[in-house]
Amino acid sequence: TTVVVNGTASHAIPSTLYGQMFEDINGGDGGLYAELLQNRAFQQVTPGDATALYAWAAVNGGNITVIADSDPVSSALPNSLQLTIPSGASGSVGFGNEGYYGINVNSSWTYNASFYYRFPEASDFSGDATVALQSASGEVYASAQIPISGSQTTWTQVYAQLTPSTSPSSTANNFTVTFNSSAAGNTINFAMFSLFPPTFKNRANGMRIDVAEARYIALLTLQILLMRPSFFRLPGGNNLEGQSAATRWIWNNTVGALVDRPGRVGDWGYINTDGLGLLEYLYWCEDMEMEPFMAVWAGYSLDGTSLPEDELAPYIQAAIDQINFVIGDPSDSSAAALRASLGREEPFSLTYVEVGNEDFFASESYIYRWRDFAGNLTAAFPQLKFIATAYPFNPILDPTPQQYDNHVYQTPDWFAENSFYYDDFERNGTYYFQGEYAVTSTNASDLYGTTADGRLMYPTIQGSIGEAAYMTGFERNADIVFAASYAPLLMNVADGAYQWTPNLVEFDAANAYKSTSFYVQQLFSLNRGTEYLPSTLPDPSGTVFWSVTSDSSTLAIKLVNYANTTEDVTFQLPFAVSSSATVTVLTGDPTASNTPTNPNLVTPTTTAVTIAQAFNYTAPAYSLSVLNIELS
Ligand SMILES: O=S(=O)(O)O[C@H]1C[C@H](O)[C@@H](O)[C@@H]1CO
Repeated sequence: TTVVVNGTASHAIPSTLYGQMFEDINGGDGGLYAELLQNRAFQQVTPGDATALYAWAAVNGGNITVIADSDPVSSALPNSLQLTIPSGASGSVGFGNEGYYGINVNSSWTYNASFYYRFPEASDFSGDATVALQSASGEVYASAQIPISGSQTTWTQVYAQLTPSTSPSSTANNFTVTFNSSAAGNTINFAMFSLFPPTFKNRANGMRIDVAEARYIALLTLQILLMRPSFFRLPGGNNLEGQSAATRWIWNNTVGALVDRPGRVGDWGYINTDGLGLLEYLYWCEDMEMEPFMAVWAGYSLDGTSLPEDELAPYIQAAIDQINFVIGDPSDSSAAALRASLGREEPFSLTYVEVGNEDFFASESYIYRWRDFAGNLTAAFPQLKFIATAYPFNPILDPTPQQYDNHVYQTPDWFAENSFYYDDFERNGTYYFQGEYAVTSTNASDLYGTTADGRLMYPTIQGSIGEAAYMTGFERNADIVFAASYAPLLMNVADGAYQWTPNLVEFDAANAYKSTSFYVQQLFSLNRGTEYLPSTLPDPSGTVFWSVTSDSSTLAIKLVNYANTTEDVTFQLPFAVSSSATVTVLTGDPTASNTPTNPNLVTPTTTAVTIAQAFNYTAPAYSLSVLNIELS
């Protein structure tokens, strides 16, 4: 193969080209969001139902149940945990929480614990609650005393800090609240527990540093190789939509004091605390230097119902308020004033707003839903760009969308065979966001089945290199492709903790694991350049693909070999280059995956290469090579 590179750029590489898609699937709660206690506020559960106590268990005979409190801690949190300490009890009696499939006890961290309590009946009890971090077998790693008074018949919030004495290797640990025998016979109501480790940039109610660190390290420590996502799509994906209109994501239920957030039954089979809410997302984007690509609910829910046109007005107003919460002026918008009251006077940065999600499932109603949402939102916010989620121009929409969000989940071969997907798109002023894409299966007739039917549990080299082939098409077509993000982003690998595979970053209570696709995303994102240099076109139905971009000082050649044999490539560059270059290669057995048990099976390697204005390079089988060439 010979690649002749043109010295004149054909188009810019948009700054937003590579970013992240996020929603609470497999691990917003218990993942990126740093709260360590699962079911911390008994949101959306049925009191008295055994499942209402999920993640909680009695300790030493504490009698616990979830009640609909006659005097709830807030209207958003009607349920409380009621503890009765049996008379005659001895030892430490109470209850504990198992966390999100474990709790990482780290002696270098200080944990902030809190809960609300009240005595439903006044009592003369005066003593301590002991909060602790302990192993499943009862070894106490940290404990603190919180004074509790039986005269406290109204809700009060109490706090404690926990600093473990050691860092056990196991994450099978519990957070416990116990009382000694002096409390025997007492009944106490509890609400809104919380246990936070240190958070990313120490933001209150913030992100877990290690998962964030996996990306934070991606951003800071390994700058050379790791990802700088330029945008963050939120809050979904399916998790925006609700299984019904009533359970859709409601922005104003996700802001304000945690005790005022009702949570919701998410779209992935578990209850979302909404502790990771709109304001947390916006601070996260700002801290990570990402633009929020924010979605508004657009009248369609996953049960397949679309609201009729004459019922849309309140939801259009809700979308206007949501956008004003982000960018409005506090002096003329109550939503913006709410933002200011929560400590953020200044607007956030926002350019793109997505109207719905995957509305190709409801194209007919999207005709009027898009017309009314995009029509009114464009009038209210002419400076914003609105993204449509039906298939491009099918159906014809008015106002004409300037942006569409395309999604594709396919096989490795499909991605390698479709790297020219955007080459034939009409250049008519429309821009495209590849908002979701991933290899999900090796079985073209069962893309979403079980692993026995070809579904990937983790990305594989074959899949990741297929994705890389497809991504070369994003850069060749970056005159119309303005953004792209692999989906989904995160996966808690504990049994029962995930709903979708594969994912970009896996994690458990103590670690984050980078998949082979994570490395592909990093390598493209960190070497995206600022302009595209045209070159000999690859054979669309071949197995070798490339993309050449440059910034002021460097030429980046991304070379993808999707074959199981090496590929010799001759490059003819348009100008003299210094002879020193580096090549970073991701390659391995096509079925190889990085897994929690073998997290670094396949990682990129960087070596020096000698090159000239014309040079040969041999691409390994199933490989992505990124050549970084200093322009002399
Ligand atoms: O079942 S799917 O529609 O394939 O779900 C996909 C598409 C949806 O936008 C996202 O939430 C999800 C996984 O990333």
